Amino acid sequence: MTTTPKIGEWRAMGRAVGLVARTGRGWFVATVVLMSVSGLGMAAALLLGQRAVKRVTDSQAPQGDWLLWLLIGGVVVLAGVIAFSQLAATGFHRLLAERVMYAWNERVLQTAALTEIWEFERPEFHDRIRRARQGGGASIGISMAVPQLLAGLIASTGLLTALAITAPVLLPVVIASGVPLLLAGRANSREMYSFNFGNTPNDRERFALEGVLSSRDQSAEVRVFGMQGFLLHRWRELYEERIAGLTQLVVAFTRRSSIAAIGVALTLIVAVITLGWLLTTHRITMVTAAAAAVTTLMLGSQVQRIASSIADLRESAQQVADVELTTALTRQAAPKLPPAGPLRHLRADRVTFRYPAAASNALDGIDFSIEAGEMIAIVGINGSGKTTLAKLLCGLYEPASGSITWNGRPVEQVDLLGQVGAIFQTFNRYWFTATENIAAGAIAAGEVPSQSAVRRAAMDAGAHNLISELPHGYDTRLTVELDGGADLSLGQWQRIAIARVLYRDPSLVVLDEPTASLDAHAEADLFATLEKLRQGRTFIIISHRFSTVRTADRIVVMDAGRIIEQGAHHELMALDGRYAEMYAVQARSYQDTPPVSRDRTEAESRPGTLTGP
Ligand SMILES: Nc1ncnc2c1ncn2[C@@H]1O[C@H](COP(=O)(O)OP(=O)(O)OP(=O)(O)O)[C@@H](O)[C@H]1O
Repeated sequence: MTTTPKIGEWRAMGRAVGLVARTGRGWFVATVVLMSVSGLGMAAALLLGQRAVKRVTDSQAPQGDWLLWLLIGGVVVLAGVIAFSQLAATGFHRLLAERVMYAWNERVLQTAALTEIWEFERPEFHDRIRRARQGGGASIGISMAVPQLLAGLIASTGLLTALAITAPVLLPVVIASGVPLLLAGRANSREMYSFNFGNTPNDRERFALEGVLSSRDQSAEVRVFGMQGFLLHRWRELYEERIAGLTQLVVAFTRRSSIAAIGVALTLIVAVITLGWLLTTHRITMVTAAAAAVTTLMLGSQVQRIASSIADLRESAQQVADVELTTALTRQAAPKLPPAGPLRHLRADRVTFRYPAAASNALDGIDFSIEAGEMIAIVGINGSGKTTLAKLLCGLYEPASGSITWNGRPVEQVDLLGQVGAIFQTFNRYWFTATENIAAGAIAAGEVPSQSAVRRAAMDAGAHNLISELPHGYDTRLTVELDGGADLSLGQWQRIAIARVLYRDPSLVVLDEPTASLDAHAEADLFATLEKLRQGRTFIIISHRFSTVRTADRIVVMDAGRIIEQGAHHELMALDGRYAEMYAVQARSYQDTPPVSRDRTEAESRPGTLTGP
């Protein structure tokens, strides 16, 4: 489990600058140069303009003054350069922003991909990832703020130099005008960040609703239950809540910014009074006073630009820091482990486990062992802990107490990749071709899929015929949301998922409800295949179908996170305990006569019951 420490504002801003500079070095430098050229060009044009006006007023015959024409020419060239650099900077900035967004999203997705699966059980993790993803928008702000800040600083240096030449006494006044803006910007950005931070659960719920409303998979149920209006209403409520919070924030920002603006106005009044005093005491000429006034105004706008860039940067920098720290923690949490090697025996010793959000243990004192080559079935009513146990045996979660060992070594200390093949109830349906869906693990490991092995896995899983009938056979993309693609029924998808496990050829195969969506023929064929594949392989099968379960070497019966019975089918039937009772309930449902009312009442009174075959 990880917690995200906070880092200081200035360090966070440093990281944000580093991110932008690293991401698109060439574009970054070009944008800063162009922005600076435009800022410095303005300062230079001002100085040249002031000199030109002075020569016109001082000269007897200005039309013959070649230096005057040179100065005017310089101003015209500078005007062209300024216009070009502003236009080019806009285009370059667009590319820079896209690159920063790309790098940011890549970082966020890498973080999500490397995070321990345990973190996915915690709302805090989802809040953090949501904020990080929202930060993709902030990355555009950063990519704008950083060059603007640097260009603002460079341009201000030029303008300050110009002012130092024309009216140095105004320098402290102009610099002071930035202070109220900086203070207001700092407070505003802090409040904005904490608003976004606190609003993350609202945002997540809103995005989840957007997903439901726009998803193909969910569109049928939404319509059958007439949920559209209600879901939209809930979405609007959440959005209104956000906007109400934002409105309060903006009112506070406006109040604060007004006070800061009064501060800026006061410093400008001081500047005007100072200029008037310089003029009336003949310390400067009218022309110099005019140039100084324009320089002061331009400097004022540069100072505002710097202050708002710092505020933008500060607001998004904390998100950069959040992501960077999370990434760093994730990397630390994934050391290279030695390969586990093919399974010889798997043991669970007094294992307890509790989900972070749960009030009680999902597993409680599990003692259990499997030898290579065994076929184990796990049964039990809904919520009894079957999937959780399977996930722990696959090394996905660590026990809270007790241990799980693979060939005598704790599972968390060995690399099980390639040794475990599992499909869970919510197996993945990738928008890949049928071949890629089956050979997904091998492709991910950088291997070129073997067509013959893909076909063999598909045949063993009963998927070959259905794939052959697709428009492009094994090369068909398995989604109708892409042109030329095709979709499959749930049972057909389940066969593809089983083929994915078989292609992997692992030493431990975990199938969580593998036949839930299979028809009777497919189920019988699958089990005949599994029998054939047993050589050197260990199977753990979770199922509610007793027709599936009874052929297993050993059946483990779970109830409320505990193993209450285990043995072969005939042993458990002879025991006449929970297994025998559940078996009888299901066997009765196959008969023509409906179950007796006592059983129905019993079944209905339980929180969860075995589903029908
Ligand atoms: N992510 C979770 N957070 C909190 N509690 C959970 C979570 N997942 C499962 N549980 C709880 O843990 C217990 C065991 O769940 P598990 O999914 O292992 O049951 P199961 O026997 O596989 O059920 P089913 O037959 O419905 O698939 C249940 O009480 C369930 O509510």
